[in-house]
Amino acid sequence: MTKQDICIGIIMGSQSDWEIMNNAAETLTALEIPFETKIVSAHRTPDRLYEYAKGAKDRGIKVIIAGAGGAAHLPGMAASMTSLPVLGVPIESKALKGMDSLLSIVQMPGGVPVGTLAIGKAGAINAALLAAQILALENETFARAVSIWREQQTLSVAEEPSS
Ligand SMILES: Nc1c(C(=O)O)ncn1[C@@H]1O[C@H](COP(=O)(O)O)[C@@H](O)[C@H]1O
Repeated sequence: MTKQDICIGIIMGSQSDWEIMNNAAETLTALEIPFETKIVSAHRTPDRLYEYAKGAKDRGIKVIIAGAGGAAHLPGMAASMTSLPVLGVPIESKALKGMDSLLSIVQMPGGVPVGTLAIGKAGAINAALLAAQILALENETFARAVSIWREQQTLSVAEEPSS
């Protein structure tokens, strides 16, 4: 994968988010859509976030997936500094089970949207699929990959429960 090929940026507030955000990475790998992963925190590495969000579009990134937990300001702050679509994944927190993360990400003020997914693993997978679907609007290879993924999902669902 060359640097120019990378079109999705997966960022997360901490190494501890990787266990969940890895599901977004695995989904994009399955779809053969090039991506990059970075630890970027609005709180702990504000300069890194500024550089990342300001430079992402020029580097060819088309969608940013941002996972964060607790006071999850990362997706919103990233969205405030770029016109790229930002998809937020609330990471389940210990104290409040991710409700804090969800509300921090979903309750953006009007004018700075963040597309907010479900808490945890399903949210990370869906963020990757949604990012793929956005790219698929203008990329037939990705459109085919998404369509095959859906077909395989359908085929994997048994008609009857096994005992
Ligand atoms: N929400 C944020 C931000 C941010 O929004 O900038 N930076 C780190 N964090 C979150 O803090 C949680 C605990 O992090 P640690 O496990 O490193 O203590 C993580 O879920 C991370 O996303």
